Amino acid sequence: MSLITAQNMHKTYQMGEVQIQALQNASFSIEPGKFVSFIGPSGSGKTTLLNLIGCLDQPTQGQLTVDGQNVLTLNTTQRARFRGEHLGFIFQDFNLIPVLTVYENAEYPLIMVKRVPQPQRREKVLALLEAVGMLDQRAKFPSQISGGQKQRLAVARALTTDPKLVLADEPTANLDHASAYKVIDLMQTLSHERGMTFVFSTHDLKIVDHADVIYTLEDGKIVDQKTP
Ligand SMILES: Nc1ncnc2c1ncn2[C@@H]1O[C@H](COP(=O)(O)OP(=O)(O)OP(=O)(O)O)[C@@H](O)[C@H]1O
Repeated sequence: MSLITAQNMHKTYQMGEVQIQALQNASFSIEPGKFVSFIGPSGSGKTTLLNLIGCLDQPTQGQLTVDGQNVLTLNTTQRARFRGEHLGFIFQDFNLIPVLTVYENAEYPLIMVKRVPQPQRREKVLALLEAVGMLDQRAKFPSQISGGQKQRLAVARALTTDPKLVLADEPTANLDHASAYKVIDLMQTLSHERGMTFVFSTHDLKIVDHADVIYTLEDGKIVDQKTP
C-alpha cells in the first residue's frame, strides 16, 4: 500500500483581492521506504506541497491520505498529534532550540510527543547521535557547532520518534558542498537501514542524484515524474 496518496490537490492562497494558485491538480502516490524529491524553480509550489503532506496546512480541494489516514478529516489537535506520532521534519534553517544542548535538542521530541521514560530516552538519543556522528558534540549548544553539524543534529532529532515519513524542505540549502554530501549520505543510509520514507523539496542536484523518484513542479503543477 502507498504511504502517501494525493488526488487532485489544489492550494489557493488569498492575498487581499488576489488569489494565488500555489498548487493545481496535484496527484501522486509515494511508496514506503523511498527517497523522493520534488524539484522546481522558486515559487513552483514545493514548500506548499510539503506543508500539505506534513499536515501543517490543508488543501483548498482534493484528497490526501498519509499512512492510511485521511488526514483532511482531522481537526487541528488531531493533526498535531498525527504529526508528532508519524512524521519527522528537517527544515533548511534547522529549527534547533538555542538554549538546549545538542543532546537535549535531540531528546526534545521524545519528551514532548512520545513521553518516553528517561532510561529509554537516553539510550535512543545516544544511539542516534552516534549514527549521525554527533556523539562527541552532545554537550555543546547550537551556537557552538557548524552548519553541517546542525543539520546532522536536525536529522537525528527528526528520527528520534521513529517516524515512518520524514519531510525535508531544502535540507542542504544552507550547507557547503562537503557538509551537504555528508547529510545526504546519512539520510540515504538511514532511509535504507530503517525503511523510512524521505520526501524532499530541493534545488540541489546532489540530492536529486540520490532520489528513487523525482517529481518536477512548474507553476504549481506536477509536470514530470522520473524514476532514475
Ligand atoms: N502563505 C502564503 N500566502 C500567499 N502566497 C503564498 C504563501 N506561501 C506561498 N505562497 C505563494 O505560493 C507560490 C508557491 O510558493 P512555494 O513557497 O510553495 O514555492 P517553492 O517552490 O517552495 O519556492 P522556493 O523554492 O522559493 O522556496 C508562490 O507564488 C508563493 O509566492
